[in-house]
Amino acid sequence: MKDKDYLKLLAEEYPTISSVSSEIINLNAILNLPKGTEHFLTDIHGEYEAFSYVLRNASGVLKLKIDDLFDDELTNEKKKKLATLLYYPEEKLDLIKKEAVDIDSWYKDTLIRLIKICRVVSSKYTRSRVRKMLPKDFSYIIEELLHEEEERLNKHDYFHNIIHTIIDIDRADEFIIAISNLIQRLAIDRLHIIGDIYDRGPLSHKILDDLILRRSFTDIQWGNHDILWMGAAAGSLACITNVVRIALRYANLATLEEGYGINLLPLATFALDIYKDDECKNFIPKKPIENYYQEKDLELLSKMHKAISIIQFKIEGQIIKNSSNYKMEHRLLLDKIDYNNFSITIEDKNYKLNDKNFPTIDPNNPYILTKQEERILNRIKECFLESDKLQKHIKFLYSNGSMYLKYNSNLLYHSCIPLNDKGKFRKVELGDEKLYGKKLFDKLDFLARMFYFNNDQIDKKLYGEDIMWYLWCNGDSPLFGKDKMTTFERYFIEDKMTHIEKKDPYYKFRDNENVLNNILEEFDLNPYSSHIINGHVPVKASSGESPIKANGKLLVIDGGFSKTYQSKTGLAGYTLIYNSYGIRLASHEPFESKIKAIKEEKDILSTLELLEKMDKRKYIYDTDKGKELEERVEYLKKLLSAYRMGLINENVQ
Ligand SMILES: O=P(O)(O)OC[C@H]1O[C@](O)(COP(=O)(O)O)[C@@H](O)[C@@H]1O
Ligand SMILES: [Mn+2]
Repeated sequence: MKDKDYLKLLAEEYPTISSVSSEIINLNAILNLPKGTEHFLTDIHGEYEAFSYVLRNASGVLKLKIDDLFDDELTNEKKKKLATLLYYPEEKLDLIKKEAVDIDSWYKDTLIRLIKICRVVSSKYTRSRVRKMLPKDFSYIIEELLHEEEERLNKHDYFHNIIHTIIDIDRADEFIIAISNLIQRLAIDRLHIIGDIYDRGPLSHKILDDLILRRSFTDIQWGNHDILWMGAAAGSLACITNVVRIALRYANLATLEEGYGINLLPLATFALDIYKDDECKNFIPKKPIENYYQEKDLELLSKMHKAISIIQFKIEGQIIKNSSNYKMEHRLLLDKIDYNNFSITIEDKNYKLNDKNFPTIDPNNPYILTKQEERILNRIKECFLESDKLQKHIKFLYSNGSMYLKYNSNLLYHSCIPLNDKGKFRKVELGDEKLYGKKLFDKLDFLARMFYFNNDQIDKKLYGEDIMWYLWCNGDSPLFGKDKMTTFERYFIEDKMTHIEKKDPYYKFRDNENVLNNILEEFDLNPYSSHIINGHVPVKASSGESPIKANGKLLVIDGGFSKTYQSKTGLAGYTLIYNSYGIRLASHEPFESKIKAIKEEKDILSTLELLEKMDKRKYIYDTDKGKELEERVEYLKKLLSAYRMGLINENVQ
């Protein structure tokens, strides 16, 4: 667009000299505010309570603010109580009120303290931005209280009067809840989720609900598990069978059944019938939540688990056969089974199977679904397609998510960039192209979007049957980052050598600064000031592994929100926090329960470590957003002089 055309468009928004001038002043003020605080989380895997706790306490940052503000005034115990109130205002209020002696004076002290915290966390925002975030019921009052220092001459009475009235007219509880939520919101300026919201844990759908509430400041870099659900929501049978299998493997049906209303009854009836006398012992769910399921339930889940796994292997086999470009023929295993003596030959080696009961497999046609299997699968597929809530969540993953993100000079992606064994970019065949690095990511991002929004336009000859399933488990997928997914072997072969999934060479080179510099340059980022941030592979902190690679150039922040991984990591997740002073890493201890957090005021934060200190404090003008604003200011200045010179006329009404 020509400059003049653009100025004319701008003139519609700012029709007068005075409106342009105020916007220039406003933007310049914003540019000179300190950079907002970014929080990075990854691999949440359905652990809603832990995730929610981390957001509520802003990864431990709010506790630090309380310490700074009230160190001289409050004992440790009182500071903890205040912190818990701030994180869980509704629940904690109930408890405090039961034991309070002089509730009015407690209200008064607490209101004043919360206002003080709110002042600190809102100081990085313009008044107008804070105003937009204020809870409707109390917007005027909070604004007054934030900007009227109680100590200031003449204002003392005014300030205390407002506080008294809030208590007097019985609005203190609502006020505490409103201001606590506001503080939580203001403490996080930008939330980055580096993938794997779904699977394993119980409440992925609630995480999505929470993220949607925060949609204006949240972005997501898709993880392999998110892609799997996105594929399932688009109707991919391979993705659907994997999703259902993983849910059964972890005895976790809440997301499917309660979250999305997906009915598994047909699968249950089928499995009970087919595996009536089969214990399905390789399919007993992993670590079921204690006392949640009865013995009989688990027996049923094991049968369903086996039934869906066999269906999955059949469907995957069909895709592999129809998509020679995926080069996954080595994953065709059902036809390598000797159904007479129950052994299998993989890469010239023969292994005994630990299972002899495959009633639904026709040895001559092992990849064909039985009529019943086909019927069940189609019914489950309909449920996926028709679940409004699931579709809403997946659309959000598309609108706020991507394969990777460049943000304030950092490069964020879930797993890896495919490399060869020399540490150079590996060229991946995709359609009729050979792509690597950024172009590979961009193309896969495009194909993932087409799969959901425009599937019939994808050329299946070029891109294979199912690009989402490819992204989930192909050896060239940057989201998976391993040579193969040995699901079949893990269920049916005891020899652990067959379970090995070899990691992409990327993982060997991620400590090598030169290799990382190349990656950053490939994505047009300055290698000297940028970082790469990944999740996907749990950092084994308890065995001494550090999340900091290559002198801090790469940060891997999968600290194991997922309960089943906590024995490996010894932790329960990391958050990376990037504010105007530097980059810090928060390590969280296992989150036991919401009740404990509220009643016993148990804080899961274990450490907050400074990884990098900025040479000088960062301001908005140092950020990507700042660059955009500066450009806008330039145009506004041009518009201002065009008005003054009469090149464009003001529209004064
Ligand atoms: O621990 P489980 O349930 O067997 O899952 C193991 C499977 O999950 C994967 O690790 C993928 O999931 P992640 O992205 O969470 O690592 C596969 O590589 C592996 O086959
Ligand atoms: Mn992952």
